[in-house]
Amino acid sequence: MKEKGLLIVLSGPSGVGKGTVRKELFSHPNTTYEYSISMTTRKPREGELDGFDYFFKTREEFEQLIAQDKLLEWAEFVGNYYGTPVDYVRDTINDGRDVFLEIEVQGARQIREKFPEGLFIFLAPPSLSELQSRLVHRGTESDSVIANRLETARKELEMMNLYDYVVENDHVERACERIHAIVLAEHLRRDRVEARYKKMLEVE
Ligand SMILES: Nc1ncnc2c1ncn2[C@@H]1O[C@H](COP(=O)(O)OP(=O)(O)OP(=O)(O)O)[C@@H](O)[C@H]1O
Ligand SMILES: Nc1nc2c(ncn2[C@@H]2O[C@H](COP(=O)(O)O)[C@@H](O)[C@H]2O)c(=O)[nH]1
Repeated sequence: MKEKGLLIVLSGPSGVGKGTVRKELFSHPNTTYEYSISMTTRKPREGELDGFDYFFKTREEFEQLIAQDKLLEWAEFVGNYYGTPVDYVRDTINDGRDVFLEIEVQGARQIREKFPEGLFIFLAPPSLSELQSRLVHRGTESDSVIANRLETARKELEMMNLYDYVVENDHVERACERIHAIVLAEHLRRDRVEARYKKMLEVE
């Protein structure tokens, strides 16, 4: 039987740099993970494309996807729905390819329950003031939305200990190197466990 791919979940508070780190990871031609494009009811930001950055949906469409069980996880984050398409994730993993999710912490928690064999990485900011500064300088949200995201971030940071790894995003390239190293180590660990298991079966 084909060996399954790894489900890699990158999560962390809004503004920590998840999207920046993910784009940097995927800009390297030797990156072998597949990025799962999420569904959202958020309006596209300038330059964002449907089917590339997100699949943009109306609330009615999104609620229909929930009712039809088409989402592996979903969450309402600061007034908008976000969710991961289940078919894409299942088919890609079953095909032996690694899937990379970049999602907020409520969704990561749901996946931990449904898919405990996933690899869960929390991207942490160097400090709360740096987080605030990143959100402000990104310039994509109003002051009230930024305040809301920062308030949410305080609670999200408390969830850090539920993850397999915490990676500090002090420098984007350094954070990417750490993530690559974690994924590689996890593959090696799983290969060793698999080989050991097969050997045990041969002996018996
Ligand atoms: N290591 C870093 N050092 C300095 N600035 C950074 C770093 N990583 C990301 N940034 C900047 O921080 C801002 C927020 O980054 P980004 O949009 O990637 O965060 P995010 O976690 O994906 O946010 P959200 O969850 O709201 O989508 C951006 O302006 C980005 O350029
Ligand atoms: N639970 C999920 N969270 C998701 C998903 N896709 C993105 N996100 C996260 O939502 C927030 C806000 O994103 P933004 O693009 O509006 O800034 C951020 O933390 C994303 O990582 C998803 O499918 N499920």
